[in-house]
Amino acid sequence: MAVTHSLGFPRIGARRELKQALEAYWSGKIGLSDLQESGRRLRERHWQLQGRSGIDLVPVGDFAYYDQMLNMTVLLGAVPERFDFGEETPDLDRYFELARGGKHQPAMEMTKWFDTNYHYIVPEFHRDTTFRLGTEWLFEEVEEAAALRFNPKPVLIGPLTYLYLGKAKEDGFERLALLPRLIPVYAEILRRLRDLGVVWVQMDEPALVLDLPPEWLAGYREAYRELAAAGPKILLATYFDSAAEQADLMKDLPVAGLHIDAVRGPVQVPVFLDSYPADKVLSLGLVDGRNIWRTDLGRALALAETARTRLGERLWLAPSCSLLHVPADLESESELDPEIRSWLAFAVQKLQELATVDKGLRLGVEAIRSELETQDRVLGDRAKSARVRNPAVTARLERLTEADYRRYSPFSERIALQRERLRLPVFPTTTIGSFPQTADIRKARADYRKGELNEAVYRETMRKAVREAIGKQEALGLDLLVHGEAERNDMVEYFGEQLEGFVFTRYGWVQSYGSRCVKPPIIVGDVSRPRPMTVEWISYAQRQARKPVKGMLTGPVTILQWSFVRDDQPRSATALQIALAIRDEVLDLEQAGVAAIQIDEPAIREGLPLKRRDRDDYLAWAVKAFRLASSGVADDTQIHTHMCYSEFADILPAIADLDADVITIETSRSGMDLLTAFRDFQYPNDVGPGVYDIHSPRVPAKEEMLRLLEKACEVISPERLWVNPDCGLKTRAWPEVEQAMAHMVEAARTLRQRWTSFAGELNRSDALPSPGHTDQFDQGEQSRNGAADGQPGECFEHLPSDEEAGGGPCPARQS
Ligand SMILES: CN1c2c(nc(N)[nH]c2=O)NC[C@@H]1CNc1ccc(C(=O)N[C@@H](CCC(=O)N[C@@H](CCC(=O)N[C@@H](CCC(=O)O)C(=O)O)C(=O)O)C(=O)O)cc1
Ligand SMILES: N[C@@H](CCS)C(=O)O
Ligand SMILES: [Zn+2]
Repeated sequence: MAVTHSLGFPRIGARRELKQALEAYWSGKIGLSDLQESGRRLRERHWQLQGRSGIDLVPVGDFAYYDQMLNMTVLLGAVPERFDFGEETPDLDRYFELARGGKHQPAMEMTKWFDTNYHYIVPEFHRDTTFRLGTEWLFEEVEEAAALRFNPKPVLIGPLTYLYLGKAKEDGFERLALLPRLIPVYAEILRRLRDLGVVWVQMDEPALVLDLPPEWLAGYREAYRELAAAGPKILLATYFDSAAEQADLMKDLPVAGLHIDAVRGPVQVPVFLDSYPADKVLSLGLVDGRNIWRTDLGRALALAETARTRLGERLWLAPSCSLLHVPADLESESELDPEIRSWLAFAVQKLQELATVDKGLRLGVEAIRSELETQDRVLGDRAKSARVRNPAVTARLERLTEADYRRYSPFSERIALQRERLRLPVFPTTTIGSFPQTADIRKARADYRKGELNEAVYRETMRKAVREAIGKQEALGLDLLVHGEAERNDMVEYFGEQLEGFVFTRYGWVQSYGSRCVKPPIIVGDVSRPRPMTVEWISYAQRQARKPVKGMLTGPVTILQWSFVRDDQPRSATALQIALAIRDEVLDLEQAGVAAIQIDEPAIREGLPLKRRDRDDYLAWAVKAFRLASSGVADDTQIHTHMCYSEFADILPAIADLDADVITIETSRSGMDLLTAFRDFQYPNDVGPGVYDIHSPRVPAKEEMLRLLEKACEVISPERLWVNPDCGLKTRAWPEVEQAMAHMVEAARTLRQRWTSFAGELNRSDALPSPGHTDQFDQGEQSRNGAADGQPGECFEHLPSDEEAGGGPCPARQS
């Protein structure tokens, strides 16, 4: 009999109970003990669900009030000193301060967990960082599970992955140097777990699927030699890709077992099975923890049988990775079309599938005959379903030519025409798209969905939100406006609901970060756009505004990445189909007179394959998809893109290849670090580095934003610099947003004044806007049109031109 286990379960709750509890606690509506009771109940329910699905070993430590990496940071006593907590182990309030920022300190950085849409809190390391046993939470949860008579398997992020995913906060030091200080604390944790009677500990080391440098690989030997001696048996888990390159190393480590992902890395299975050490179990991740399609049980059973002939009782069965990345339970989806529902499996169903494979292994294939027959019928139906193929989409893709992927003229020509049309001041201010999703807006959407609000009232509520957003932006003095995205539940789901080829769920929530969740739509068939999706809202917003309003779309790669994607054709093919649909929308927006259109691609980096060898291919089709979506417009239509939540330095050439006229990009949390890469790469087009960390309720002062902009000016030519927040403002409240935007506009104005007086000192009136123009849009303060026409004059002779590398000195500070 194979041991079945789960690497982790969705912690947010099938009805997002943890989200409700967290937000109630943060807003003072419930107390700490209520929050802790919600956490306890969720853990118990999740262990029960897993146990009832037939799982032998349940994970403990996969629960977190915010993030599992942050849990490791507080468990390892590695709280950044800047929070000034002293020697005290952080309580939950302090834990939240690390995640969300405090009165005096910005939050710790957050970034994508490998190629998923989950965000972890990035550990901060200094040369003198020390570690010590911190919070007791893990040990308490182990006792909790044991008291409920579950067989607990604590889950820890392993030391190498923990260090690798952290960030060195000072130059000239390598975080691997901290390993000798880290290992003893891990050993102490393991000893504590042993003392609690724990037999197996899962050490997640997904960093092993990356292209790790040799010194990091050597670190595994050093760490696990010591940890193996500390007590419980270690199951070292890799996932998200193949670890075949490290098979020899992993087999050689003194751990009691390995877990590998047989879904994302099927090629590694024979590599691991070959000469597999007799003293280790091998856990095969047979059920896809990253997607929602039913498992091909026949195939999974065949693979398990092959493995069992080699391993016997040493074969374990599991999902490919933690089930954090899929929704909890398909049972809730009573509104989903039954045909499509029959194709799917969420977390609970996936564990049941695993139990079925285990039963087939134990009792023989006949014992699961009826499950296999149902399975074959469902897979056959799906392959033949009319919902899957649309010949018109295929035909349209076949007709595309090279010209469909290219703008008409180069950026230097386009930008001059766009500046002429938009008449924005130098250092133009803009926002990323969304404004606060107020309780009223959310309630109207919920009531409309439930049929309790008629369409006319619903639309008027949304129009009112648009009018208010425009009014506030004009009052604040922002330059390029947005409609605020009030009508959108989510930047991907909203489009998924309107595109053919997609279906969406009612409760298919997946945690994105902290209390925030997303409901990824499911791509079941060929994608097309039956009708315009956003034109009416943007046109309405433009009619309310004296300044230009940006069209706001989500790009094809992000829609792909943040949806559950069909597994019956390459991702690249689906991306191009989505791109065509977005292109249709872009052209309709242009036709409606929209002068600037933003196509968000925050997920382009996240989609980058984990192995370097796969990256060029991905980037080639991802760039192609964006260009297909964006290239049909005239030269004077300005295409913006926006990126956030990831480290973009390593894909800058591809970002430049997108050929967007303007990119707004998250940079404030990392203090503008990213911009050095923009300078070194000589990024050619306009850039808006974020100056406001929108993840924190903290409102940065004008001076703070100004300092960031000054830093940006050192690396980006001022005439190519935009001023904007890091990302959309939907998660914030209006009072914070208005204050922060006021500070941002003031910061931009200060820069403009310096710029003006700088130009004035040099007596160059042509740096100022030509008076009395009668453009479609009101002209804001000092127009970019004179000074920033791509022909740098002597007035800013020490400022680099668009053609020169990087940026230049900021207009000098005035004392
Ligand atoms: C930019 N980000 C996004 C990512 N992925 C996406 N798919 N979308 C993104 O925007 N990845 C990277 C980042 C992650 N950032 C965020 C930021 C914010 C959220 C967020 O706020 N999520 C919401 C849920 C959004 C949503 O779908 N809302 C719907 C449904 C609301 C709802 O719960 N309705 C209740 C009733 C509510 C009521 O008031 O009565 C119900 O239906 O029962 C909507 O607004 O219509 C969240 O709350 O977590 C996510 C990722
Ligand atoms: N336009 C979106 C981008 C988020 S990445 C927003 O503003 O929320
Ligand atoms: Zn963003």
